[in-house]
Amino acid sequence: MKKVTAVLLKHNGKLLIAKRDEQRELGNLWEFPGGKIEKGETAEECLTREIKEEFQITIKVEEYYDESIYEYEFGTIQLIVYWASWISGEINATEHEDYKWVTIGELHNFNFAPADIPIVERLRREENEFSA
Ligand SMILES: Nc1nc2c([nH]c(=O)n2[C@H]2C[C@H](O)[C@@H](COP(=O)(O)OP(=O)(O)OP(=O)(O)O)O2)c(=O)[nH]1
Ligand SMILES: [Mg+2]
Repeated sequence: MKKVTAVLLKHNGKLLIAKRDEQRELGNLWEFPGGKIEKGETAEECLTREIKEEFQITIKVEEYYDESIYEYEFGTIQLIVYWASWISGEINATEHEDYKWVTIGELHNFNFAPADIPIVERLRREENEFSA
């Protein structure tokens, strides 16, 4: 099983989501930015590295949120999700087709990768409970 990290990067009450490149697996689907954990790396180190590579910004990884396991045709992934905040730099999306800052309430307008769906649902559920 492949371990993949993903980030809930909070900034001004919104989260960063990104659209996967058409040419790659799960092309054109939206995701929480991140990537595969490399040998000898912690999840936090992986996230900091991936976000630097893919968006050229420095983040601070905060608390663990949740994880999701999904069996794709190309293999099973364990998606490990953390909260984080933006420390420095300006966003330059080097690998994604597009990116957006959205509120939790807007997440349902985007077509997410299957592994992300339980995460999106939990976020939305908690948001609704909080404002109820
Ligand atoms: N980063 C990320 N990957 C996800 C999410 N949901 C999901 O199913 N995946 C899948 C897509 C890929 O099959 C796998 C790894 O993600 P990735 O393509 O970002 O990996 P990476 O940045 O390390 O890039 P590479 O080494 O493949 O070039 O996890 C998600 O929310 N974020
Ligand atoms: Mg990636």
